[in-house]
Amino acid sequence: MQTNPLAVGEHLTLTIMDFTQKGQGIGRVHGLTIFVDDGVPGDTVRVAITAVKPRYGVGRIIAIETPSPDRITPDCPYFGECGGCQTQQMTYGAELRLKRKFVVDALSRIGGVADAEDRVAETLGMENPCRYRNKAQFKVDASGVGFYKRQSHGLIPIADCLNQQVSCRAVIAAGEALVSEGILTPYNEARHRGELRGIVQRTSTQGDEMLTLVVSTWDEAKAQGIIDFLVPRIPGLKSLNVNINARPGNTILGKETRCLWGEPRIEETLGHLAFSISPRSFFQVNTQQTLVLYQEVLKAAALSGHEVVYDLFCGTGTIGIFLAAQARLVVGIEVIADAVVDARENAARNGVDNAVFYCGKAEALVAQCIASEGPPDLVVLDPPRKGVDAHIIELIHHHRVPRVVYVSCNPATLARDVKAFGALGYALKGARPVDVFCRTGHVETVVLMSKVR
Ligand SMILES: C[S@@+](CC[C@H](N)C(=O)[O-])C[C@H]1O[C@@H](n2cnc3c(N)ncnc32)[C@H](O)[C@@H]1O
Repeated sequence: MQTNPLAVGEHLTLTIMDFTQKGQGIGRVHGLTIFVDDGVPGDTVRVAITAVKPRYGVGRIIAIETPSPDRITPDCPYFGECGGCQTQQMTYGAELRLKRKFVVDALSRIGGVADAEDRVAETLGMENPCRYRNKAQFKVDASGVGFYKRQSHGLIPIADCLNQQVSCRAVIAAGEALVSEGILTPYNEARHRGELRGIVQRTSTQGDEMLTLVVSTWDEAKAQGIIDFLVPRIPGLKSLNVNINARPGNTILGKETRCLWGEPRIEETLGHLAFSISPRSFFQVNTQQTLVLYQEVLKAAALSGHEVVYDLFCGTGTIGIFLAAQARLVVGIEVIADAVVDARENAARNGVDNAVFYCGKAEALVAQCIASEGPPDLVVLDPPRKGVDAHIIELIHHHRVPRVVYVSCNPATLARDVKAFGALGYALKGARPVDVFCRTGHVETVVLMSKVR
């Protein structure tokens, strides 16, 4: 094993050459990699070594000797302590270039794609990457309302978040007042005591607000007091809910949700389509960029109107419904039963009568669906971060599906799966990164693969 010559507490100067999705700059000293929180490629920084591992070290910036031309002062006063953002210290242009690089690097190193540099297009970003989220998930404890700190379950109380809508300020203030005025007791995660543990806010493009108070125990006698307290404080409130999550740990929502006041759902629009959203529905958090993402899917799909399209991991059916007007049939598969109910309702609401949705694991259901609905001409895959089960890739190959559009939120598993498709005769035609989670290290990518042998 290599001996690491670094020592904790040592100070040294290095140049940041690269950046990780977790928000760490990467430099090299004595042939060893040093990860530096908030380093920007092009910076020369003085760091204090905070951890030494056999193959790498971790450093904290103590002085920026020469700032990168891409370095900026973060707009957010909580940046550095809050765990939400990773890229506020660099220009948005640099962030978009890095996101493309994450995809190129993963496809070439993990996916073995020799011409990845030529295949990956520029990242499609926002004109103004600010206040883009339609959903906020605030934590609550005795210190206030906020988010987890970096690499910690400690809470950083905030008054505003630049990724959220301006209306989050009223929600944070109201949440704090609920606790300070003794209406609900604040939750203590370590001791699993107290009532109010979180607030989930959803804001539609039209400005309708849905609030869900997440409580560890629920006292129905408090319902009217909470309604009277919150309704006048939240402009645009259309839906007030309580979700009961009695389980210890940091999972946000529990299984039981009740509507306390207003409607149980709000409506969101995506281009020409309308979607009804309940407190537990999955809906992409950046409505504007989701439209950009889906337009890229539509472009890659290049449908003629005659195709059978499988939308695997379909969530509430949004991609399939978006494509349906240009397909003969859409078959959606999703594991969460509530999402499948939403998908069916969403299709009906938008007058889409050529889409069917099945509930179950895609890897278990897809063969059965092919038997009943016919083989796909195009498969759209939009899996969770862990990527696609090998069995699904085998089945797609077995049925010689001509084209696959893969939407990924994780370049590493995308690259692994592109390699598996490649081994079965699928060629990567192109990849388009889309910035849906601005100011974070996350990137969505739309990839088109075609069967070539
Ligand atoms: C990244 S989301 C995509 C949702 C949807 N396509 C959209 O754009 O809103 C992944 C979805 O896959 C679902 N899922 C996870 N594992 C699954 C599996 N084995 N089979 C089917 N669906 C699954 C999740 O519940 C989630 O809705």
